[in-house]
Amino acid sequence: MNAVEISNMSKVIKGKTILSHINLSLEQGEGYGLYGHNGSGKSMLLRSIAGLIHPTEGIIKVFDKEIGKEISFPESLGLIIESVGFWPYYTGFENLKTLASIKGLISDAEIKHSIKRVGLDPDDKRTYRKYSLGMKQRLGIAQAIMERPDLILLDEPTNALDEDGVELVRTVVREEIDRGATVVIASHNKDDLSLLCSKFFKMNDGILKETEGAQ
Ligand SMILES: Nc1ncnc2c1ncn2[C@@H]1O[C@H](COP(=O)(O)OP(=O)(O)OP(=O)(O)O)[C@@H](O)[C@H]1O
Repeated sequence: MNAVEISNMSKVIKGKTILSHINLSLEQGEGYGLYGHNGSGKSMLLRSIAGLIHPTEGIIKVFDKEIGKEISFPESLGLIIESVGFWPYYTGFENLKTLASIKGLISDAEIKHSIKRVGLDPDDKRTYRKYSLGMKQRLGIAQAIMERPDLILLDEPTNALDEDGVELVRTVVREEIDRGATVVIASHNKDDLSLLCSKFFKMNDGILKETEGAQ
């Protein structure tokens, strides 16, 4: 079974074709790189797979279940998309604990372990609003991986990070792929893509093409 199977999927918003006849198969346990110019449709593709927007036509299946029909969104999903909703007056740990309590799959120790994996201190008493941009980004990654999801969608995961942060996140993503997760990374950072991904796709005005590398 593939992790993701997209057939002839298009998205039209106000008469404008944002995604055009996308066909895509993603195998389990692989890293996929998605690149293309600003506004080409990369985030929209990730949002569609996550069930956050619904296609105008076509079908998206995640682990054989159709999004919008059999399920509203993927059952086992880690997601980083701009503007992650964290609570400003909670600490990092309190934020992740609140989110983890929705599913109740993981313990406090596992939440703390995820926070440590991205180089943050789980006992840091500062609230989220006092976090720097890079710390916020790291917490987002900790949240995306904490429940060991089968599918991880990362939109510009190393955007705001310093060199150490980039290294840490690359290590974490590599470990997640090795664990068997399917990871899709949308990025303008060609190194992130070529170091972490085995297959590459270029988005050009809503049209997706597989390419040899991340040119
Ligand atoms: N909520 C929205 N309503 C209408 N159009 C939108 C909306 N969000 C994005 N778009 C349009 O969809 C197209 C694709 O945008 P998208 O954010 O997917 O691009 P991207 O490839 O991720 O760009 P970037 O590299 O800048 O992140 C753009 O033309 C954008 O203007």
